[in-house]
Amino acid sequence: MKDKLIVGKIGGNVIDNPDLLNTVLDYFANLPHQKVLVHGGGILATQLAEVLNIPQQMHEGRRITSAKTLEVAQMVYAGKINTDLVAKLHSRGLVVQGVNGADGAYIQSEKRSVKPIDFGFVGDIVKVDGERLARTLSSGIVPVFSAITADLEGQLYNTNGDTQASEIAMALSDFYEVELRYCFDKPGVLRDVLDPSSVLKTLSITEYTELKDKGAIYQGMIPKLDTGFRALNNGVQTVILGGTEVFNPIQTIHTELVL
Ligand SMILES: Nc1ncnc2c1ncn2[C@@H]1O[C@H](COP(=O)(O)OP(=O)(O)O)[C@@H](O)[C@H]1O
Ligand SMILES: CC(=O)N[C@@H](CCC(=O)OP(=O)(O)O)C(=O)O
Repeated sequence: MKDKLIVGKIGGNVIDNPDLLNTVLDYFANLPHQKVLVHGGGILATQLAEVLNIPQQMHEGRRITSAKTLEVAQMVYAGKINTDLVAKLHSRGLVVQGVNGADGAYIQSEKRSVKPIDFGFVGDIVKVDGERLARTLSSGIVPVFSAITADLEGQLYNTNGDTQASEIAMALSDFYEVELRYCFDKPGVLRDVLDPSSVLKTLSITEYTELKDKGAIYQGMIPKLDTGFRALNNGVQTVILGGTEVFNPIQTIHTELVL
């Protein structure tokens, strides 16, 4: 039987809230399984871009990334946020390795095709070296991946954190029983975003499509669900979405994706 592995994803809404972040990292550090953390941090990147007067544009939860915006992404994700998270998890007793761009040769990406929309320096993941990553995990290291990846020519790309978490989870499912857990600022996928008590316990692809068409699921939730269902269809055992509770060993409220 394969060992269980948790691939956790945290984004800007958690990273930007110190209390929420501390709770999440306490739970994550105490999970009694091997684990990988993937992070975004879009809110901070938008704030820095504003200060630097670099206009920002999102499309369905993904950032259109000019050369200048790529520099901002690099500074914020691979610089500030990754080093902060590595230090915070290290202080909680984990042996952590920050992974950015081409580090460790774990991930290879390529420029996203310009059709139907040119996203600029946004990378799509071509390959995750699951075997290499599994070797690192077996030595007790917890990798922490930022949203920056690279191609074989040395070009860096901004890569959506939800996409990255899902591709890593799929690559590791050959070696582990993988649970993919997306942690954000709401207790789960909500039937009504304004009503925190409307968490959907489960969500199928048909229900997702209906809610998206009605406008009840939008923006940053779209990449989470697209990549979550992709993972579930490609070897990942469990995909759950929610607030701090997704890393609480006694999980209560969250949404689980079902086929
Ligand atoms: N049906 C929904 N249920 C919950 N959140 C939703 C829903 N539709 C859209 N959202 C939005 O998705 C956001 C989470 O996605 P995102 O902002 O990308 O999070 P993060 O960057 O922290 O990972 C929520 O804060 C909420 O505004
Ligand atoms: C291409 C793309 O959209 N990249 C994301 C990467 C960061 C991210 O995923 O941040 P959150 O997890 O906080 O949303 C962005 O720049 O916003």
